[in-house]
Amino acid sequence: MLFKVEMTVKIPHDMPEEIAADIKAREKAYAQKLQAQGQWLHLWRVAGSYANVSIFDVQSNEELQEIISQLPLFPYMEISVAPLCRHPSSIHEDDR
Ligand SMILES: O=C(O)C[C@H]1C=CC(=O)O1
Repeated sequence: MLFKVEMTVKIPHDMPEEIAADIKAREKAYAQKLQAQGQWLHLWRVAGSYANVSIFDVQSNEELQEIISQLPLFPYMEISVAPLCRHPSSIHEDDR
């Protein structure tokens, strides 16, 4: 199942830098693990913002909830999720 996920990061300004750096480092490691495993299919920075647009490939809504809620930055992000399906005009035969 494919989902578009948009994440806008809102780390509190008063969070100590060393704590923020640790959270961001753990987030990066987790994001790269999920990419290597195939669940986090695409990760794009929204230019000019501290936000991303991502595509997740998971087996269920529950798996997506489990993945996203375990993101170290989860408490500090505004997140939107939209389900995706094949577009009838797509020229890409391998779209799902
Ligand atoms: O920077 C972000 O977009 C938030 C989050 C997503 C991956 C990561 O390393 O941090």
